[in-house]
Amino acid sequence: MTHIRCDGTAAWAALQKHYDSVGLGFDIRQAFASDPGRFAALSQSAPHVFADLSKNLLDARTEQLLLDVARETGLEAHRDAMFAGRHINATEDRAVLHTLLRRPASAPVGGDLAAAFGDVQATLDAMLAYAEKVRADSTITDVVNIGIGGSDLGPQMAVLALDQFVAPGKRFHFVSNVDGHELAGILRGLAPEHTLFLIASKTFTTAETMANAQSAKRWFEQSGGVDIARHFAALTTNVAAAKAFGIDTTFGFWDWVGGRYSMWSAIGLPIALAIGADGFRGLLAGAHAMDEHFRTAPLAQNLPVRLGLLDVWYRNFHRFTTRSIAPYHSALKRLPAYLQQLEMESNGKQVDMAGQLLTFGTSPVLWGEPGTNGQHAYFQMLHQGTDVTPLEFIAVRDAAHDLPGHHSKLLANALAQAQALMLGQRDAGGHKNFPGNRPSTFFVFEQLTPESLGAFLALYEHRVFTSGALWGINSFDQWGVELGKVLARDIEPRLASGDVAGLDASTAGLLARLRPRA
Ligand SMILES: O=P(O)(O)OC[C@H]1O[C@](O)(CO)[C@@H](O)[C@@H]1O
Repeated sequence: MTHIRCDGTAAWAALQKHYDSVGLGFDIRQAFASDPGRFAALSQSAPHVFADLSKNLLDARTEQLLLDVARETGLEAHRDAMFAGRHINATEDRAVLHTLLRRPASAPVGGDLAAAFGDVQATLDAMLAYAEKVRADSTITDVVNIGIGGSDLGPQMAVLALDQFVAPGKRFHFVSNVDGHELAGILRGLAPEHTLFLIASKTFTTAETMANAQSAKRWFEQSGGVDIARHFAALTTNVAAAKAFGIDTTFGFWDWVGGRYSMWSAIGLPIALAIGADGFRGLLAGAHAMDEHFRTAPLAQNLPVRLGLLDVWYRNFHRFTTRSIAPYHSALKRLPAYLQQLEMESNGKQVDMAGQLLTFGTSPVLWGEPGTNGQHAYFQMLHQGTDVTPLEFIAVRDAAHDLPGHHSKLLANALAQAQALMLGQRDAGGHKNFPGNRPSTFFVFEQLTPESLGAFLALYEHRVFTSGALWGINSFDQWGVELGKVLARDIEPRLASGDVAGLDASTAGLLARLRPRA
């Protein structure tokens, strides 16, 4: 497959010229003053979400040139290759087919993907039937998901986000850290006969998850638990390893589902247990609607593409190094952490598909907290600091509670912050001066539902795909997590033995301080 990197296109050079002449000094306030159609031109609806891009350092010409870059790099062909199941994750020789997990049974696929789609549907049906059975079992009061990274962040984020749809009677716990304080704290409040453990691991080899799973099993047996088959289930591609661990109930998935793209697979079982089979199908349906938008909408009206192009504009021309997420909904508390893995593990790369070192920046640092909390913590820097951080507001029109007055205060704050960042306050002088012209994107959902959450997450996935495709990187591997794992395996026995031979002086000195005292 021929893939041209963004910096090898003719449009890239034109974009640099445009940045030097227009982009660098662009003023959003002037752009609104001179163009009454700006809001309409730079905002759009996509399935379940409305996005306003008009408060960005962006105009029609910039978008045009970015679209030219996208076309020259072959973005559409790359996207189509993903949907068709080509092995676009070349360094692992794998297809990238999380979109197939969201495809409804009513839209079967033929050809090469028919068998995989059949497996997806069969596993989904089995997993949802199991979820309904456990939901109906009132003796199970606590569900503990043991997994890390993609086997934790998506389910944890979604169970919290969809709290208003969670049936009473079950508590959900998420254990990810190898730090025993986390598991021990949760086990303290549990009884084995009322607990279901889900061991979630694509590979079933991840050190943290295996350590937590072993400790959970030991606790279960030592606290009088019987019937592991009923109280443990595994969510994994490695069914043999789950069996060897002693787990019979396994819901599988496939190597073409990346960890950070796996909440749509069996890894989503905690979500199905929390919101039920219909809710889980709603989540998939929302994501599928966004997949179809990404697959079929013309690039100029394709929301994930427009966002991904904006990300390239900001990272490579304005050279912004971070982007902040501000969900104005407390149930979206874990969304920034989820998006961190999605974007930074996907696009935090320094070489292109051919292994050549890049000469431009890739993934920004993603970070954030729910509004209005962030306003009272770090928004000072966003308004008056020396660096510009593009901000993303996420607001939900309808509240799911009936406490009077709260929701309008919340929404007013979101609108006011976006306005203040853009308008600034330039005549106040000194410490009270706000430079303004600080960019933000504003997303609106009508309600926070499984459908709208699914659509929004798929929007982000495809946005990350878009910037990654322009940069010419493989957004679907994660070699950067391996070295630390190898070194930890070498260091762990040294903590017991005290052997520091061959270690650098700093690591040796720290190890000596951290060794358990006799
Ligand atoms: O599901 P697994 O195989 O336990 O992996 C967990 C996580 O670890 C990583 O491989 C990173 O170490 C992630 O990509 C993945 O989501």
